[in-house]
Amino acid sequence: MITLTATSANELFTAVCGQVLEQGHRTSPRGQLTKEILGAHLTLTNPRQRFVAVPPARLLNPAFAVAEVLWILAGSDEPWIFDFNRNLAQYADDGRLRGAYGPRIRLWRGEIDQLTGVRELLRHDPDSRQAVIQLYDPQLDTQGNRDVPCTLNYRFFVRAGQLHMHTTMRSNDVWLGLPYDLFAATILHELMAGWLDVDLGSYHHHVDSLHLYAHDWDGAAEVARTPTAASTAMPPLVAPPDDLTRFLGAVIAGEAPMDADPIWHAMGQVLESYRRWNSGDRTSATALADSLDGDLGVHLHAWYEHLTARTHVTSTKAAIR
Ligand SMILES: O=c1ccn([C@H]2C[C@H](O)[C@@H](COP(=O)(O)O)O2)c(=O)[nH]1
Repeated sequence: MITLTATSANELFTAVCGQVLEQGHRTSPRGQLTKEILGAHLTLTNPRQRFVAVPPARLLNPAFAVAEVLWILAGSDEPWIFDFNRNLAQYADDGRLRGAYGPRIRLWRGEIDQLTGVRELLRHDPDSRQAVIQLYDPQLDTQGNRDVPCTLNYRFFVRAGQLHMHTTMRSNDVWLGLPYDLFAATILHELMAGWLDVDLGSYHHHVDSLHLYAHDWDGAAEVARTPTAASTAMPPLVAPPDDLTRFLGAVIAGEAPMDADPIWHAMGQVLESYRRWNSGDRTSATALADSLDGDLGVHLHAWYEHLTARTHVTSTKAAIR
């Protein structure tokens, strides 16, 4: 059991790396060795300080972080997400991720938009204890699909004018999963706070199996040794209109107007930049990243440098062979 509280995602991630390495027990689900802590309560007191970057040990792809949360909130399970993270395709059955969170959130059993449900419930009874978004569905998730949701559900509480959010995950990979899961959940948290017009409270991340795979132990040790800089806070997210689906469609297409919604606009531009990068237009991808206000552009630039260095190392190794 561990309990950790930090202001920012960077500090939380660094502390978690150290604790799981030190205290984790060896276990090998599917034959893959991990160190695991059973039972973790991680608290982020400023959910806007959501982006993990511990150079050079661990860099995140901000385009994937942004794409994933927009994909989830838009209710999508469409394969365009693979353009932002090719590794995800291995978890797909028939080209689709069966555990995709979006359709479960926005159209549970083809009927219920849980996001709208929570918003309306808390608008009518802010003290409610019933504001739950459920993800794990035994009817779908015991069929032997490759992708079974790791997040069981999200809960929301308005107390003393602040919205607090709790997430429970049955399983969380510290290295690959946790940083992106924190990013996505805290955007959902802030979006709901904006809709309810209350302040952003604490974000609580409860995990049953919090683990590190053996191939990430060295990286995690390097993170744990690196002096931790707090993640900077993203600027406040403008509350989107109630008609979220249409709005997010415009953001994803890069058509959200800058003057109305600078942060959502920037998120659309991050996706656009990464599409240019993938299509080979690296100069214009980098120029667009550099033109963005705020840290997302800085992180995207760092990611492009990381990709370039990785390509260089790979091609040098190939030439030596
Ligand atoms: O949002 C997610 C989705 C998956 N995983 C990780 C946790 C596990 O390492 C692996 C899923 O394997 P099982 O828990 O289903 O065995 O993916 C996460 O960390 N976060």
